[in-house]
Amino acid sequence: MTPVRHPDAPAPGELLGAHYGECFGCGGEQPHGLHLQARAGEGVSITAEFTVQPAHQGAPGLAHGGVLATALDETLGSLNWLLRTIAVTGRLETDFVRPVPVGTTLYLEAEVTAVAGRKIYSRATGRVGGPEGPVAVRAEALFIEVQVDHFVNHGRPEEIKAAMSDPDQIRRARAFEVNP
Ligand SMILES: CCCCCCCC(=O)SCCNC(=O)CCNC(=O)[C@H](O)C(C)(C)COP(=O)(O)OP(=O)(O)OC[C@H]1O[C@@H](n2cnc3c(N)ncnc32)[C@H](O)[C@@H]1OP(=O)(O)O
Repeated sequence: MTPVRHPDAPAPGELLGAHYGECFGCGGEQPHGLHLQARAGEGVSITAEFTVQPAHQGAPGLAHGGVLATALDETLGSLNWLLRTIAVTGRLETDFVRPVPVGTTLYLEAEVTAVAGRKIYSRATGRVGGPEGPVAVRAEALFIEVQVDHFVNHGRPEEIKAAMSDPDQIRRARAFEVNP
């Protein structure tokens, strides 16, 4: 089925903000996190940026592949907010096309390609040198829709309690990807 953008999805160009302060991908409270910033795009698409820091190295001076996969995962995960579906990554297949040096900004874009029952198919690319620059990484993913119980049952109680008492209603909802 063709993916359907939720009527209450943020307008194209709008910054999504962190869904959870402690998220390694986007949270502001993780000193070595990616601090990835995602914006809503047209349809069910997202653009995002992240700049590789010294803490993100694998080989000397180069981004760790797992960190680049995290950037792709985070961008793809942000798509769920446009669908207003609670979903987690089931499968993430990544191509590393060119090395990404420390200090480089990765320009990411992601889109949902199809939805079939609980399965959400998506793909993403990360470019260097600008939004139209050469592709450095790309991924195809399968997210699986889950109930909010997934987080409540599997997460550590102290973090669940803290996230649920966040005074920011939107972020509280987004921590669990639930409609506010
Ligand atoms: C803004 C938010 C950003 C969030 C950060 C980025 C997102 C993340 O990183 S989430 C964290 C990483 N992911 C996880 O921790 C998930 C761990 N896995 C799980 O909890 C479970 O395996 C889960 C929920 C994905 C699936 O389990 P379950 O609900 O029992 O579903 P299940 O019945 O097995 O599968 C449903 C369908 O998906 C398919 N499926 C499930 N996993 C996979 C997989 N890895 N590959 C292919 N297909 C799969 C099944 O074949 C099945 O298909 P069909 O309906 O056609 O038979």
